[in-house]
Amino acid sequence: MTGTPILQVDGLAVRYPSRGLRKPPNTVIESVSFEVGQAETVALVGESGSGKTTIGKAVLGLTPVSGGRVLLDGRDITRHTGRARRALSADLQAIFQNPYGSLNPALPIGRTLAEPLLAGSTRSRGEVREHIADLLRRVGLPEDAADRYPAQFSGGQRQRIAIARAVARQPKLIVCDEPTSALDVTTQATALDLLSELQQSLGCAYLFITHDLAVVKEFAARTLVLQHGRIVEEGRSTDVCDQPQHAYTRRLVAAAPVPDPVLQRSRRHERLELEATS
Ligand SMILES: Nc1ncnc2c1ncn2[C@@H]1O[C@H](COP(=O)(O)OP(=O)(O)OP(=O)(O)O)[C@@H](O)[C@H]1O
Repeated sequence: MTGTPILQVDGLAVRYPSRGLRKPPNTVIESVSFEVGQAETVALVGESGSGKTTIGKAVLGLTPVSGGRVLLDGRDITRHTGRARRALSADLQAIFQNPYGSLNPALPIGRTLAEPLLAGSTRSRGEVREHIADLLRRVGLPEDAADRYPAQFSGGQRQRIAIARAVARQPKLIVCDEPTSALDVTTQATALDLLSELQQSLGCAYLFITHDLAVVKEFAARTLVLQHGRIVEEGRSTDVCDQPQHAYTRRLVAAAPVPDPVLQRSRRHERLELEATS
């Protein structure tokens, strides 16, 4: 990794209140430290309940942090709330699993995409319209998609819209929480290709939360393995997936489904093969 990491998580701890008055808070994340480099993809994997989403939420300021620090591009954003948090939206974005839930059903797509572009900007409406047309082109949707509503799109198309919204202001980091889990395998491969292409053209980094080790190997340079809120293994994704060191990772790898041929044939995979042979 060269230069200042775009994300530094240092000794992060998150505790949720327990049910019952006398019970101490439930520690869900304990002493988690890691970095994500500029334009790097780092995957966060672990069993259900291991704390992946909680880490993503802590980075995004969606859950209070009990200890440790979160630095974005060298700036301590751990306690940023309200206006200070909103001001980060140009640099820090998110893509979630359910694209339908994350898009306002009452707004045409053009309005949804205009919101981040108009926030704190001096752009004219015409410039914003042109930018939206460009975004829709980039994610492979027709220009007239701007006038349609979320319900008029398929799940894969809706995730493209969510991706377009996330990249609208060219953020430096996008937290992707299971962004392709709700999609069928062909649509999943296309969405991953799109994320890879956007990373190459825009230079954004991804913190990629997933339970799917097949995706990790295809998509992320490095992988962090989370067990009960602690990182138990980290390394290059190929090493973690092919030669897991920790017994927990070995269990995860053994339980992973055989990689789907559609995913493996994705354009990203072909590109990686080309890079490896050139
Ligand atoms: N708001 C909350 N209040 C109390 N406990 C919570 C809250 N959110 C999550 N938890 C608990 O924190 C733990 C970690 O949850 P988290 O959603 O981060 O796990 P995960 O690894 O993302 O799981 P999954 O893969 O199923 O989404 C779980 O035990 C969960 O029950």
